[in-house]
Amino acid sequence: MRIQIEVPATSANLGPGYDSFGLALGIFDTLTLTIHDEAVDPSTCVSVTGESAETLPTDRSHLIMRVIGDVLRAEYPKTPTDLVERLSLECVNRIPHSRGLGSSAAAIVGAIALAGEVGARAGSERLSRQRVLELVSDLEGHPDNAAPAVFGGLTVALPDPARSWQIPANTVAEVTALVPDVRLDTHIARSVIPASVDHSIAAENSARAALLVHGFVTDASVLLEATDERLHQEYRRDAYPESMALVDALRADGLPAVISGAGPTVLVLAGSVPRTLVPAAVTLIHTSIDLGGYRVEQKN
Ligand SMILES: Nc1ncnc2c1ncn2[C@@H]1O[C@H](COP(=O)(O)OP(=O)(O)O)[C@@H](O)[C@H]1O
Ligand SMILES: N[C@@H](CCOP(=O)(O)O)C(=O)O
Repeated sequence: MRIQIEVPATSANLGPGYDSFGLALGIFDTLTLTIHDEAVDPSTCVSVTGESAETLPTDRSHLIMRVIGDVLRAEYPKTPTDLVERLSLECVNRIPHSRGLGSSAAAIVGAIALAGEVGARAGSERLSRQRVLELVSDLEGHPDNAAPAVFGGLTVALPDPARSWQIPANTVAEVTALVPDVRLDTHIARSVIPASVDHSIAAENSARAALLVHGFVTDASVLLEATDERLHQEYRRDAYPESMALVDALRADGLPAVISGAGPTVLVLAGSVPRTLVPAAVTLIHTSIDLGGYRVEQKN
């Protein structure tokens, strides 16, 4: 039996929505899980094409395989013990890694959703999308990338317990991701965020977060002002100086540009960006907002 899942890339924060806002993008990883009748070779049970194909493991230490096993054991304790040994996984990776486009959240969302499908086909209840969100944010610690990968669209999320709400992105259909050729580990980017900020910064950020919602729902003309934030990007400037220079240049040109997630990708809330403002080593990806979150397809 084969189960295929597509999971979207996501852009978290969107300026003032640090650890809470997220947007699902039209860039998808495809994961195909096969349940065999016999045990498969554990050293080659995963195949990867695309992003990081040369470096990711092909055995059960692969992130997605690991999470599938953990979720099956925790959520479906009656699963036959040999089932994990009979699984193989094909990954087609299109989401860039460690660029601020939610690749790790997508991988974990995909793994949990696949485990839910395996459980459902074995006669148990399928994991609800809400349960998938809770499990991902237990693993990631913040649900901002997980919520749009699970539900699609523009989301605002709260942790403990993880909950999220979809906000209609009426005014923005297309966005542009400017992806540098350097990577930044999310854990490193989080380590430079201070433990506390001045009250005036927090108050201004609340206003801009509310304005961002107004910008997406009703009036795109406020998006430039709404995305002018001081809660996280400035603290991380030294971690992604070229990206901040690009954000500054695009904003000076009137475009609502932010750092995507923990960076270093820059997200512009517009379908086109003048190539002359963008360094040659940066890849431009024009994409739409994904509205559905992960999607499951059963093969034979
Ligand atoms: N599809 C995937 N399969 C396996 N591991 C993945 C996958 N996507 C991401 N990862 C792991 O997560 C790391 C990137 O996570 P992170 O630094 O949080 O960046 P991102 O912003 O892309 O989520 C990768 O280096 C890899 O170890
Ligand atoms: N709110 C988080 C978002 C991390 O997103 P990622 O796509 O870079 O993993 C943060 O800013 O640290």
